[in-house]
Amino acid sequence: MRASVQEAIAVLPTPFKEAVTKIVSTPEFDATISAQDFAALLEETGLSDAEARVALLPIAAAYSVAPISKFYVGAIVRGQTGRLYLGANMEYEGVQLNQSVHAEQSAISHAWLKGETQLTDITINYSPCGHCRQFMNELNGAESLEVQLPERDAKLLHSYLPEAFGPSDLGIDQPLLAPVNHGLTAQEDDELIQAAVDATNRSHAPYTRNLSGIAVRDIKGNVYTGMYAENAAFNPSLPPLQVALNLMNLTNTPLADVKDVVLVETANANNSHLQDTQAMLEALNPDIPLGYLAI
Ligand SMILES: O=c1ccn([C@H]2C[C@H](O)[C@@H](CO)O2)c(=O)[nH]1
Ligand SMILES: [Zn+2]
Repeated sequence: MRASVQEAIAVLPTPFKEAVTKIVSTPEFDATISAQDFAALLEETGLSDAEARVALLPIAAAYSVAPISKFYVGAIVRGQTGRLYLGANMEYEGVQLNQSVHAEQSAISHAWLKGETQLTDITINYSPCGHCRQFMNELNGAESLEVQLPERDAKLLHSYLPEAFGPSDLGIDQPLLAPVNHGLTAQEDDELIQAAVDATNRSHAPYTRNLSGIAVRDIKGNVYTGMYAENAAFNPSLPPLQVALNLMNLTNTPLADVKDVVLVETANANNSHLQDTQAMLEALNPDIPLGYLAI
């Protein structure tokens, strides 16, 4: 367990602390909580569903990497399977601020990577910024997504984003998180390239059609993948590298452990992730090799 999570647990009230420790301190803990474990937590503590999610927020925020703002945001989303997924904001020194990942995007992309196709609710320790409200408006089931903040009643996303602009304004009815397989293939044996192609097939790029995925391998040989998540308002879009590095962070793997990376994207699309990916990796460690395949 990382020290920041240990510190967050240490200051939780009892008996919540004991119940949380049982879940979070197991070697298998992967920054998610199953529906079963969460039900047991409610039973043991007598907290309501919303109270328990709010009480868990310091654990999510303990994953934050925010060297610039030192503002630690935590988010917890629940997938339709009932599983809870933690997320936290990530900032990168040495690149533009628009490379940052907000806690809401972290938790949402975490759930997406692990196979959720719709979310029922999101719990956040601060009121979501406009960019995150817009990002959430792109999701499958956005019209029924509930937002829970500390000391507030749950409200639908649309009450935080009235008169919303969204995918339908651009004639797109394909939401983010809905199951998809773009069916792209590459005649390559390499494990990392194939992982990046698989991610590309799950990416969401209805506006640029630049389907894109990434695979990041760490020094122990573990592979983290990321899919590009495009947004109707363009700027809140989440690049594939950020999605993979976020998963790596939630797995407690230091970003200094990145060994090599492969980026796959559509050939001849009207944008490319290559330069931004290179710039981000350069900022992490200029020696990281980046493989590139346009298909
Ligand atoms: O809704 C929000 C607003 C801000 N942040 C993060 C982004 C950045 O890392 C820091 C300061 O804006 O807080 C979030 O994660 N979610
Ligand atoms: Zn935000």
